[in-house]
Amino acid sequence: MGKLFYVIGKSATGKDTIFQKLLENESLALKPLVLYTTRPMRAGEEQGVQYHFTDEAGLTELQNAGKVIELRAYDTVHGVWKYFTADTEATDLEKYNYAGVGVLESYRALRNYYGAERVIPIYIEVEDGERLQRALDRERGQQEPKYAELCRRFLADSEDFAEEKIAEAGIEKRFYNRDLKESIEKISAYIKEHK
Ligand SMILES: Nc1ncnc2c1ncn2[C@@H]1O[C@H](COP(=O)(O)OP(=O)(O)OP(=O)(O)O)[C@@H](O)[C@H]1O
Repeated sequence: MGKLFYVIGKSATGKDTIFQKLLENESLALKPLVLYTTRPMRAGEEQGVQYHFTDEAGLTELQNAGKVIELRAYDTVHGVWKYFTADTEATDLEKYNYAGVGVLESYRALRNYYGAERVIPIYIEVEDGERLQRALDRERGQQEPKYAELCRRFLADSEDFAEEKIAEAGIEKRFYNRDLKESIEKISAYIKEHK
């Protein structure tokens, strides 16, 4: 029986960086949990790599089959784009171990669907001041920095990851992402123990 190691945490805690490093670590043999999206494929993207690209009809079909585990909809300037996790043959938890990345809500949905023994949360933390600095540094490096969005997310994090919500979700173990290399080592050891 495989497990899903699901990396969660507030914005700019290093989730994506950690997720990529875990996938690169061959000794962990983790497959990526690839989300589905209804947004159009961008240049350079590949079907099934960044996302499983689908459309509203594809989503409806999966919903009718009871295969959509969690879904988030974003009202963008191009219309509503949906991102969701679905239980399809692309994810074979019977055979393989997976790594995924997401938010507290999506973790709860996955845990309710697959069961707590199969979905292991990897909760990442960084002190708020340091986290804001990292978010700012990352944004400054973008062609069109979106500082207002950065602030909105930073403030929303306090609510989305309120201590009572973390406790409610049953998250006990936390990883503090100070030194990246050290964090990866600790998380990798934890995954090996829980595989
Ligand atoms: N231990 C670390 N020390 C310093 N910088 C780090 C560390 N870990 C990650 N970073 C940097 O912090 C920034 C945020 O990391 P990353 O994008 O992986 O976070 P995230 O949690 O996926 O963010 P978001 O949810 O906002 O997309 C990146 O620029 C990354 O290079």
